[in-house]
Amino acid sequence: MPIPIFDDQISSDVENENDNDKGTPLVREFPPIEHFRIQNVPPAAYYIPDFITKEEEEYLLRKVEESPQPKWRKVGTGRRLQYWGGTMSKKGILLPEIIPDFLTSFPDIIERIESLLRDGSIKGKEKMGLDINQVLVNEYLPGQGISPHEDGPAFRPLVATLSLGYHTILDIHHYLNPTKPSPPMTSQVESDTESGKTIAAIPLAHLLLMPRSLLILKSSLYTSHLHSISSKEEDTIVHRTLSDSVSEDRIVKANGGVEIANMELLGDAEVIDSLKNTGEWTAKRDTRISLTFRQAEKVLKGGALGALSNALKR
Ligand SMILES: O=C(O)CCC(=O)C(=O)O
Ligand SMILES: [Fe+2]
Repeated sequence: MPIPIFDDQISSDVENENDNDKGTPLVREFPPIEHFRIQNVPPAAYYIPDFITKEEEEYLLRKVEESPQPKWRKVGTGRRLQYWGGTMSKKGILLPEIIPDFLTSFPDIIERIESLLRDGSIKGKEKMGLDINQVLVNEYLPGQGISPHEDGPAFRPLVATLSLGYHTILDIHHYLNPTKPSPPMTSQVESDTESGKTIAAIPLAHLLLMPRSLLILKSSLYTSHLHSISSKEEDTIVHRTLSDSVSEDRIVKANGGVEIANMELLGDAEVIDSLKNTGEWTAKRDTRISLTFRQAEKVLKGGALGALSNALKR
């Protein structure tokens, strides 16, 4: 059911955000996080379809677009990004800033992510809690991507990415370990990273990220793997076993198509039907905005207070 609170009048009236006349936000119940675990990838990744509603998606897209121009930065390849919650010093310390209300209270995306993780913590086991203090916004136009990288040790190895606007495919890569035999799929060498480690030529897994979904990467998938998005204008996915009526020949012809690891969790009727009927699904990319929620481990002391007093002075 749509949340009846995101009309123009309300969203432009930022000062009154805590007033009751906005209606009561819908409390969404999610099954325990284990339900969303992606199988057959290193531990651990979780894919939650429809984590937000269409109305929330439109509202967030508008807020990102309306951000003051200086908030946008451009990286070498032309991709634009924004940081909310502060930027990192050269020494990997967060110089904190206040995170805007459209991510904290209206809608309460941060609390929703934190509570999903909190509720998923298994007693006596590794803590799943996250205290989100930075949100990275990436904008991808068709044909733009991000090359294989690690997000690095400055953050807790538990990050959540919300996709808005259009789909993309995130590739997971692993390093070739010279002391261990490579899996059969890693016979070619792609590139050497700054650390001198070599990345396997073929991604370990492909994850289809649909708009409004949340992807959580954790533990070794964060700390010892890389991720990337290829610079494409169109994606094709294939599935070999979903429908017996589609011949192997036909599927092989779906040029450049990839099999995705989060197929079982997609929950998208259009994609599943297409895979069942034709063995493939192809879609053009359009502008995708991603919001990556994470926790910098080190935060400049007194920084948040400073940021608050600055905000009050404005
Ligand atoms: O857009 C995404 O889904 C991933 C973004 C990312 O990996 C990054 O900015 O470090
Ligand atoms: Fe990343």
